[in-house]
Amino acid sequence: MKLSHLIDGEWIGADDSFASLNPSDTDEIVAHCPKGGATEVDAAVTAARRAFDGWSSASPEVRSDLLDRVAGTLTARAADLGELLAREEGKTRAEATGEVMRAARIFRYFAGEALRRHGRTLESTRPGIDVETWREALGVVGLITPWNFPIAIPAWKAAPALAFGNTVVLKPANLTPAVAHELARIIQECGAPAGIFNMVLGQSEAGAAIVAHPGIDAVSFTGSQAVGNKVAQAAVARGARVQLEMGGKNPLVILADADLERAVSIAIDGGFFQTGQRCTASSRVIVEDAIHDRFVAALAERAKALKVGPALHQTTQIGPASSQSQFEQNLRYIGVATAEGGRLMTGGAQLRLDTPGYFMSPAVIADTAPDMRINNEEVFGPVVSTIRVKDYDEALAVANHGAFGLSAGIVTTSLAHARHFRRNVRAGMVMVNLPTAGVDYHVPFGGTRSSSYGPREQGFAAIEFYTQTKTVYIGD
Ligand SMILES: NC(=O)C1=CN([C@@H]2O[C@H](COP(=O)(O)OP(=O)(O)OC[C@H]3O[C@@H](n4cnc5c(N)ncnc54)[C@H](OP(=O)(O)O)[C@@H]3O)[C@@H](O)[C@H]2O)C=CC1
Ligand SMILES: O=C(O)CCC(=O)C(=O)O
Repeated sequence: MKLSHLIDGEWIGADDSFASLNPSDTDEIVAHCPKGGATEVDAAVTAARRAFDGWSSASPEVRSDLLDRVAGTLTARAADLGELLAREEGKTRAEATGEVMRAARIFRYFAGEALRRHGRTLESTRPGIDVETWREALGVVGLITPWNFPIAIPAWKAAPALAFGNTVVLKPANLTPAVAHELARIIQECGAPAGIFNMVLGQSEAGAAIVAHPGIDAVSFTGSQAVGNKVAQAAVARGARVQLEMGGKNPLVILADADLERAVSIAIDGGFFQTGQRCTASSRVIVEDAIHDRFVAALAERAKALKVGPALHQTTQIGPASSQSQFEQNLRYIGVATAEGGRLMTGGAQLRLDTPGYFMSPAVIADTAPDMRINNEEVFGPVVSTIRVKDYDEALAVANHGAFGLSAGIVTTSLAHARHFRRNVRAGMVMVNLPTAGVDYHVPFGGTRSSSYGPREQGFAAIEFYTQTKTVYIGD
């Protein structure tokens, strides 16, 4: 598959290219991708700026209809796009098809949002005057997206951007460009006017060029904390609006009153599904003393039984890491955790299967302490650490430890503890008797502290980032 940039409604290829590989079989090239940079970004921003007036003043019905057609096409193509996504990113076919459907539902949701009235009419404090607030499009928005949700994340940024009248320049992750390319093709084939949705493929230079371009009014970024910090500094320095979604070290608290089987299933789902490559993954499991030994033994047994394999194999439950560097990072953290005194209960080893891929057995590391690196740094792989605590109060204190604050979960049958946790845990999202990962698309998504910056993404919150408020006073 040979990919091109999409700029001003035209597909623009280039000789300078790199390959995206299948992480389940690295002998297979999934796509050849052009390496865009400042020149392509400048052309895309120019096109997006030219298209802005027409798109932002188009009838909301025009915008809604486009998004609705995109939703319909994604739904119709869920199986083949899911297969491509699984080949390129490495998640299982079921996970990948589910992600395409999630992207479809996001477009459908924002097709509705485009039609809704978002402004307000108020009485003025002065007699004879009306006051209104309007929600206006910002202009050209730059979207920089990661590889772990290569269609859902571009969808949850692009759909609200377009719904509210902005024009877009997308830079998808270089590991997973083919899936983003298909999304761009669908948006174009569904009748997007030239220039409203542009995509520049490439590596970090393309992302940096978006952040630096004076024609980009706002940047929405999802990825690592290190890059997110750079993006924020560069965007804020030139007065651009910025939104960051970064990592997590999400705590899952297991109290002694929890049903053991249920608690283990929740930890397995949140910690290992999608190969642990979710910013919401339940990577720190905090276990009350009275259930600790039984829980950790059962978790290790279930983790050991998970079937690791190529993404498209029928029986695979856990696919490969998405890249060599992610794979090496996973293995490196096993070494870090055991050197710090963690006890490797299972997994953490490279698996050599029939195809060359980045396969690792899911790891459970017990007897870790809150201050260890394994409990403070995001691994982003199938690696779960456990921490023993004496009671609920200590569990909450440990859950609140560290710099991240994205998602936090508790498994308990105690209503009092669930209610207390919901109120007092320092996280943007709280899950009671659910894994920390796996969220809805119609509600806000985001975290506190080092996990996020700027307004929340998704659902009814997305309007905060993708519009600005104008207040209008009308006298007699
Ligand atoms: N919160 C989340 O959902 C995610 C968190 N991560 C975390 O990040 C770690 C590393 O993953 P990685 O893919 O390297 O994440 P990055 O933060 O490097 O990449 C995220 C996006 O930013 C782009 N980018 C890279 N450098 C720059 C730059 N200087 N300016 C602007 N954009 C840039 C990337 O492009 P390109 O791909 O071309 O380099 C990609 O599109 C993971 O191990 C995990 O811990 C990763 C992905 C998602
Ligand atoms: O848990 C989810 O459903 C979403 C996770 C996510 O957005 C991410 O990992 O980037």
